[in-house]
Amino acid sequence: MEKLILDGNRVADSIKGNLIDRITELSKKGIVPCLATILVGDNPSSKTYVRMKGNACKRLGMQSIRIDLPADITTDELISQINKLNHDPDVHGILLQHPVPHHIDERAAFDAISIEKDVDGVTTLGYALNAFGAATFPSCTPAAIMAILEYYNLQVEGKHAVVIGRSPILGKPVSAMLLNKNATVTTCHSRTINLEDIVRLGDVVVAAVGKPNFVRGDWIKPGAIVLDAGYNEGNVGDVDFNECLENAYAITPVPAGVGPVTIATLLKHTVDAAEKSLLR
Ligand SMILES: NC(=O)C1=CN([C@@H]2O[C@H](COP(=O)(O)OP(=O)(O)OC[C@H]3O[C@@H](n4cnc5c(N)ncnc54)[C@H](OP(=O)(O)O)[C@@H]3O)[C@@H](O)[C@H]2O)C=CC1
Ligand SMILES: Nc1nc(=O)c2c([nH]1)NC[C@@H]1CN(c3ccc(C(=O)N[C@@H](CCC(=O)O)C(=O)O)cc3)C=[N+]21
Repeated sequence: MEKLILDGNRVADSIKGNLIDRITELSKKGIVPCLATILVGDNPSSKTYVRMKGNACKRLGMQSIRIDLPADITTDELISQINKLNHDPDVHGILLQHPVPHHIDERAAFDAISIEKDVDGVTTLGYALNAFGAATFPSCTPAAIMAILEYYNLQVEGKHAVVIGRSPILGKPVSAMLLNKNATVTTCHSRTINLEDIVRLGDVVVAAVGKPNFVRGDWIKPGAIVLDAGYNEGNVGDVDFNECLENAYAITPVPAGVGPVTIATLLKHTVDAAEKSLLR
């Protein structure tokens, strides 16, 4: 059977290509879509992601503001920074880079982001709306996974989707989105018993674990679609690509899989937010 290596850069280019005219139209009205990214502390890989997001904005003629905060900032201080951005009419989207240092209440900080500017889909309200299939801005990585499926016309209806991971910005929302597309969804996590046997039932497998090469080749049902959201030290995914390629029908690589589509989705949401700001 012909194999499909799902090319995230192609999907990302098609999403970004659709933004160019919209950004030009906005600029005629004096608006430059602007994403503010907040980084707490100086985790080197977080710095890299934040830089990539800023560069991606620049390339499309969008604005980005980067806010670097010291690792010892309090939750209240972080929230007051977020509030400033909530009230800044020139900022259309706010991204608080996850994870934040342990002493900070990440949920409270996420929830301080106003729903209109929650382009990363991290607030409790955004999550709930997404679960009902009614979110303006679903979380970017889950939305990216769905965009890849859509771009390649891969149907999930009626299929068994196995998601590994249940984090609030990745595993749980992607499970909800697959369910909303009429997949039968099993969500696995660190307490799951017989994880491998469950993955073997998956017609669609989403890996969102945060462990390099966690998913092994003999866990993959022949003909399955494998989506690797993992992004670990040294550009390594959560799926052992070479092993899983054997049984999979379609599979995303790392790099050039889910990652670039996540960034393109974030930019799209920021442009959406800028357009919506005109209507208020
Ligand atoms: N490409 C992209 O745009 C993005 C990539 N990522 C990447 O995706 C991965 C996951 O990220 P994120 O969801 O934020 O990570 P978290 O650490 O928040 O969540 C990891 C999840 O995996 C589960 N898990 C951990 N170990 C095991 C195990 N041995 N067996 C089964 N389940 C396990 C955890 O279970 P439990 O809940 O029980 O602890 C948890 O639900 C990372 O590699 C991250 O870098 C993340 C965001 C965006
Ligand atoms: N609030 C929040 N939202 C996030 O979306 C979020 C986050 N926190 N914390 C960290 C993770 C990680 N993440 C990535 C995004 C793009 C690539 C990406 O584009 N990767 C390129 C590689 C680029 C390179 O390294 O050269 C690729 O896979 O091809 C990777 C990882 C978003 N995250």
